[in-house]
Amino acid sequence: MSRRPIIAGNWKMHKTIAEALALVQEIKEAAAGCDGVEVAVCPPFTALAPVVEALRGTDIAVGAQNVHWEDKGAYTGEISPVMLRDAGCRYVIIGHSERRQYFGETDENVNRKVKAVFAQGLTPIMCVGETLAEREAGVTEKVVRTQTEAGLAALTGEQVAGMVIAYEPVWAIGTGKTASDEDAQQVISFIRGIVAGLYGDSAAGRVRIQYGGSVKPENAAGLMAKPDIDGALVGGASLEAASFTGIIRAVVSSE
Ligand SMILES: O=C[C@H](O)COP(=O)(O)O
Repeated sequence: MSRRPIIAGNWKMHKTIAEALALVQEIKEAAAGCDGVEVAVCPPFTALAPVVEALRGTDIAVGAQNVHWEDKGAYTGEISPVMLRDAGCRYVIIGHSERRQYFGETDENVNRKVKAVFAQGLTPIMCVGETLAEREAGVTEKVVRTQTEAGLAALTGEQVAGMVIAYEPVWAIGTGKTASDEDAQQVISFIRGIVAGLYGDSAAGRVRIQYGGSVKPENAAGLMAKPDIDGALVGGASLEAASFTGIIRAVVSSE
């Protein structure tokens, strides 16, 4: 089953609107012709609509970094799936470890958000991954299974097949430490097995599962050459056009 890799840049809390527009202009030029992979950028909320406008007519998709599960209501400071669709988003990152760690994101809320995003025709990028303490305690698979099963609860097989899961070991995020190609492949293959158990082989064969955690141009090709790794969720290296497009080109050439 061939799956088109997706390289998504998670800009986190970086970039003013002017900086965002300058970055996407450079990405647009440098990524032209990289048809073998899907490219997405996930700016902060304030830059979403201008970035969507700047990328109109290109194949580069835009995603948000978080969402509320209700379509509207008295939830001060929150942004709904309806608003993200209105702004022109295609993807929404849900359950990033920074949201779990700093903002109390729970598996239950991740699942609510995944369902709410699907209800608006958007595609979730659902993040799972273990901390260093959990890896050292030998419970990586247990943690990843719990997060994956809870996040995917009560979906349809077609929904799961169409979504993106990002495996991000927390200890590799922003630390410069990358999981080895083999370790990343092993956990991602394990996640695909969980999907197969829940939703069958067809969904498991189609769902795209990214790796995230200190991905750079130098390590992207090795990771992406692994059979179950379908792209990358890139943090720090997505903030500069040269490194982000370097990753895209490395992945295209490894296909
Ligand atoms: O969402 C992206 C990840 O948190 C990875 O961030 P990083 O590439 O800076 O390690």
